[in-house]
Amino acid sequence: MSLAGLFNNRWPGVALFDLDGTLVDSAPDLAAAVDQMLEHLGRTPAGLDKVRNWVGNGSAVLVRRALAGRIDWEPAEAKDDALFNDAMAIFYHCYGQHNGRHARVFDGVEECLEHLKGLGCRLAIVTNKPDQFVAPLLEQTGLDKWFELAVGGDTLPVKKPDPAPLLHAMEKLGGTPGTTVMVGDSAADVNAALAASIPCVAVRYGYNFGGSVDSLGADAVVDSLAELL
Ligand SMILES: O=C(O)COP(=O)(O)O
Ligand SMILES: [Mg+2]
Repeated sequence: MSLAGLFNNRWPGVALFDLDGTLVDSAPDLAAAVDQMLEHLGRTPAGLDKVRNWVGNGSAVLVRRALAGRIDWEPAEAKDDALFNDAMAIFYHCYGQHNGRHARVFDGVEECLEHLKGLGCRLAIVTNKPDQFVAPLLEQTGLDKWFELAVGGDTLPVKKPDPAPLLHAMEKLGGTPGTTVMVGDSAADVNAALAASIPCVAVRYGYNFGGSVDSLGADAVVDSLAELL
């Protein structure tokens, strides 16, 4: 499906983009920070392949997964608040140093953003990444020039898969569900879009817990954002 189809040919529209795993391959920097945090706590580093699959539900969940050593940490394991608080503080400190260092923009992203801008679209980021890391990463990768708004993981009291961050960005940019599209890489993105009644494109190359995005219920699934042009 083309973007024009998703927008019902009603231009200009609003396009909302997830950040990690959709626009930017940030997993190497996140993994470096997670591993430094684990080593600091006397734990074994997790490595890039594991950490990549733990990204997408915000930093607190990433740190919980890292402390548990697996994706499906049990709420019962979330009792040790002192350890968790230490781990969060160390992770924030380390990620602040690594953020943007090895991150690279995925192929097809710049072409897609340029095309949408040319059509008069208004563009926003809607990410679960903590607010303080969003602007530095956008600047570092040169993506900041395309976006007039960024909603981060703590802009609102709730994160994706709650629909509120998408609706907030959509309303700020004057969109309606019929003239807005969400583009993301994970179940959190697709479920937020479904709950907001906003059409959704999912990318296959991102961080969807190692699973397939084809069965999440997105309106279109692509291997590159260039496919949408
Ligand atoms: O920090 C995260 O969990 C990643 O955020 P995003 O995939 O929503 O951009
Ligand atoms: Mg993502």
